[in-house]
Amino acid sequence: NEEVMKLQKDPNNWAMQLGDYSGKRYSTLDQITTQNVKNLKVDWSFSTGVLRGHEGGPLVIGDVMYVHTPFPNIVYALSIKDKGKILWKYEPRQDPNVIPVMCCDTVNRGVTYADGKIFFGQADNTVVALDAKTGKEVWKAQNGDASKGETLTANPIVVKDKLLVGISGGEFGVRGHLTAYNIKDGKQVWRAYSTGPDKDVMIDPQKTTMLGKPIGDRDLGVSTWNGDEWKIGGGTTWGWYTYDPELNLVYYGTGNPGTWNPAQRAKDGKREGSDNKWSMSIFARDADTGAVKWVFQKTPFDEWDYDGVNENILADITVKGKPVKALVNFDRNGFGYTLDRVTGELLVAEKYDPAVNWATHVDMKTGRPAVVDKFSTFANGTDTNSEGICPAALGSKDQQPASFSPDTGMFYVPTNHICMDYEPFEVSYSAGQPYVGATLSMYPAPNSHGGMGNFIAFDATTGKIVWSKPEPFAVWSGALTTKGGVGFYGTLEGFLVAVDLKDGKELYRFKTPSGIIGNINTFVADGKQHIAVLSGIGGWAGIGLAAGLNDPQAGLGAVGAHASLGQYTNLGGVLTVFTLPD
Ligand SMILES: O=C(O)c1cc(C(=O)O)c2c(n1)C(=O)C(=O)c1cc(C(=O)O)[nH]c1-2
Repeated sequence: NEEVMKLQKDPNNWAMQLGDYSGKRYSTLDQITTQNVKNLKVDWSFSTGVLRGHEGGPLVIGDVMYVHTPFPNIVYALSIKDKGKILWKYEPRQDPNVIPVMCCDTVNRGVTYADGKIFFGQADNTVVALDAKTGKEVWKAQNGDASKGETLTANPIVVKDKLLVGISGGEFGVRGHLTAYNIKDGKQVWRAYSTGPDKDVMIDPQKTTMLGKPIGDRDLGVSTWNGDEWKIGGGTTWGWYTYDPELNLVYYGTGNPGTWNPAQRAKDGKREGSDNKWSMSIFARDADTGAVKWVFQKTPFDEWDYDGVNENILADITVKGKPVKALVNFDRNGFGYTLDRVTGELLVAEKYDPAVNWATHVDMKTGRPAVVDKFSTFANGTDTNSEGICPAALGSKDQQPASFSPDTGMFYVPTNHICMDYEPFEVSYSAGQPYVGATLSMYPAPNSHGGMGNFIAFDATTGKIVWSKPEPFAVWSGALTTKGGVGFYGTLEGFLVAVDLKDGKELYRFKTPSGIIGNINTFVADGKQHIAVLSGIGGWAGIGLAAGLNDPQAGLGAVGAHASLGQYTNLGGVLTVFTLPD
């Protein structure tokens, strides 16, 4: 989209949730430096009036800031020069019955701006376009059905004249898809499924490639499943979307394959032939037609709930002496993947979390992880209990987006450091009911720093961790890097933290009113660089506090891991804006 490209080139704005189409979350602003960041002060703050997990962050377009909330998905337009004066407020009316079918808190990853409109997805699957000036509805579209467990938490992306958005509900047997709507009137243009026959997935087995070669075999989205499981096969698309305007390709990942009990997805009781395609995969699609250019499955036949939806950062880097248009993905499964984003060929796949034990390595020829039997939950051709699996289902990283600094050439990744015990069990499908089929317990990774998070610098050209900064809890907030050499992230206790991108040395720490699972961003107001972040504990990591759960195995097993978080923070919903003193 021409206007979006123009807006994202101007660092005074923060025009997209991930900063720009490439998903780098990098800003060329350099007023805030490693020398002066210690002087940061709160300029103003704003209460959103909602008390659950606040993901994503505010957009800044000129002198207006657009702020969203979790369910009920209120959107505010705030005047920046008036330090948050409300220009308009939009509050949708939604049936609260959607809340129990949201797997991982009532989160929303943010609004999208293009062509004078604000777009977002409501929890109840309504996609809305508002007039950015007035907050009046322009159109609405229905993207799914909450009575079947379908919900919407993702941040849509506008490419040219289309709004692209996915769907949530992998824990309810929802069949994932990516859908394109016309931004003028909300009419559906195409819908591409994650599972099923090639025509539904928009694969041409002669043309679509995998690891650089045509797929060849037909309808793998059906034949790699046990019977009809693909129809309730997950592969939901609730993560982030990035776009390369030169290649006209949009990139995103798909989530877990239906039930967490692998035995029900295995054909003839075997792992071989049961890849459950195309769950856990990165798709590169033509942005106009939806046709798949290439696809890469990271975790075939998932046995651990390692949803493959994390952001795909598009960066031009040099791998083994060769400049490549790369796509870098820090997967839930603990491996950092570097691919050629033109062809989908795999260049590097290395662990970015030292705790990872479920696989020894990724076979560079086949792209398949070498699974360690002891940590399989399907070891004997049947559902098998397994203990001490690292990472936990929360992943080495979950939805919290990483950042790439072209100045240092490094990726800065907010990570988790948590392991789990996994007990799969037989579950039957009933529309709108959980289709989980496993009980999980989670705890800090043993034999390490004792905490559950790390903020790391990672070299995606070699697959090596360059430095690592331990944190007591999972780092569930999106990172920001800046030309000033400063990196930012938030913590579950509620700290905004600034570090030196060179060595990870901490330069600043400020406690905001609630835990941070939002993403840090930066913009210019009144000629001065500002930093903004949403606080509001929740998300899967903070589900215990957000939903008031105490049983360690509640919240799909996540409550136990962060049981002591309540000693450090409390529910909230606050935007905090920082700048340097005059
Ligand atoms: O399978 C799905 O459809 C689905 C949806 C979501 C979501 O929409 O938030 C999450 C997950 N899965 C998931 O596996 C997960 O770890 C997760 C974490 C979070 C979060 O916001 O903290 N959401 C989700």
